[in-house]
Amino acid sequence: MITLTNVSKLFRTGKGNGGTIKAVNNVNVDINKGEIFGIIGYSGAGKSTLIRMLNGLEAPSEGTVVVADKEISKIKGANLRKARQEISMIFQHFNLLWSRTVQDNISFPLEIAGVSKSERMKRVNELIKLVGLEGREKAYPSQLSGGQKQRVGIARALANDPKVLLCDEATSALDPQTTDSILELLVDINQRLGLTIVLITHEMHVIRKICHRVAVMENGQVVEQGPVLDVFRDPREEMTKRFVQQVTEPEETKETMDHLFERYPAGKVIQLTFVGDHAESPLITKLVRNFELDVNIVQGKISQTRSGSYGTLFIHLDGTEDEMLRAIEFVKAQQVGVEVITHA
Ligand SMILES: Nc1ncnc2c1ncn2[C@@H]1O[C@H](COP(=O)(O)OP(=O)(O)OP(=O)(O)O)[C@@H](O)[C@H]1O
Repeated sequence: MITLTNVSKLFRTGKGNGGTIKAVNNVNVDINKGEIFGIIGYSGAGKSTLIRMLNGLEAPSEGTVVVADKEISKIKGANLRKARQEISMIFQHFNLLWSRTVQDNISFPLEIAGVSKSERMKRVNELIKLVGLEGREKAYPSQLSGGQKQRVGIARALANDPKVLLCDEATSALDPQTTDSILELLVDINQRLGLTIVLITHEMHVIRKICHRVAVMENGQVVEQGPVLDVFRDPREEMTKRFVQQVTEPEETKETMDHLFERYPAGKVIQLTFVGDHAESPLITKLVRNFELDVNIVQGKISQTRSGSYGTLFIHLDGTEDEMLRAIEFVKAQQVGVEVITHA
């Protein structure tokens, strides 16, 4: 549905580096029809620039951008406007028209597309139901909660039956509970309408909860990409590891580890990672039964992704060096990830 080939974007800054900055640097990404694809990165990584190239708001300096069989990076004028009807967008701060009611906000893109009044009313009612805003048709944006405003944004974005929905930090202004309800709505829309969704975010929680695949951006480049569960199981880049830790490790892990190294200077602290069925295997029982070791459970967490569960468990082992190494080999053979944590 979407193919980015060798896409780069340079901006003129008038300062250093020959007066340019490479906001996006040689990105190659393929997004399938019906997929929810997440792009994660910290501020300045190039996410906004990348997503703006998907709907032609920004033209690439190099490379090609193809969305729904159209080369967005080449078409202009009326053809670009037509192509944009198939690529909708929702925003962090909703971008609603404050002087229009909910129903008039949703109706706005239909008016621009020249749809008749009776057709508009019919479509608006369907969309109001789809996003769960029945009863709020006549309210103004200022009378709505953040979650309701985003529902209006979503309904408006869906008005012209787009093939692709772009989400620019769509939940970043919302509290955790409202974030989850909007993410559930996006999954529902994706499943019901078969809509392809591309979202940019700095929160791994969003990726974990709804995305099929993820690309990690750093300094304009995609440094890693793959199915969400694979990236959780085996993050390769430092940047990816930091994002994965956002959801897999309790915040106080480092503090706990420091305390542990002080309290038990002997032995090893080990991080185990379990994916899918292995999350349920009685591994600790086997370790205690089969090895001459003391095993302490330090802390653990299981997270759900769209394609299965993912768990991390920190344990402390104490015994002879040989026995600990044997135990580590045993754990590896059970298809459980093992990392020996060293004192920083
Ligand atoms: N129009 C512009 N002119 C000059 N530089 C720009 C322009 N737009 C973006 N940049 C620069 O390009 C880099 C990438 O910015 P971009 O907004 O794409 O990153 P981001 O990952 O979306 O970050 P954020 O979440 O903070 O928006 C930054 O260094 C930014 O300053």
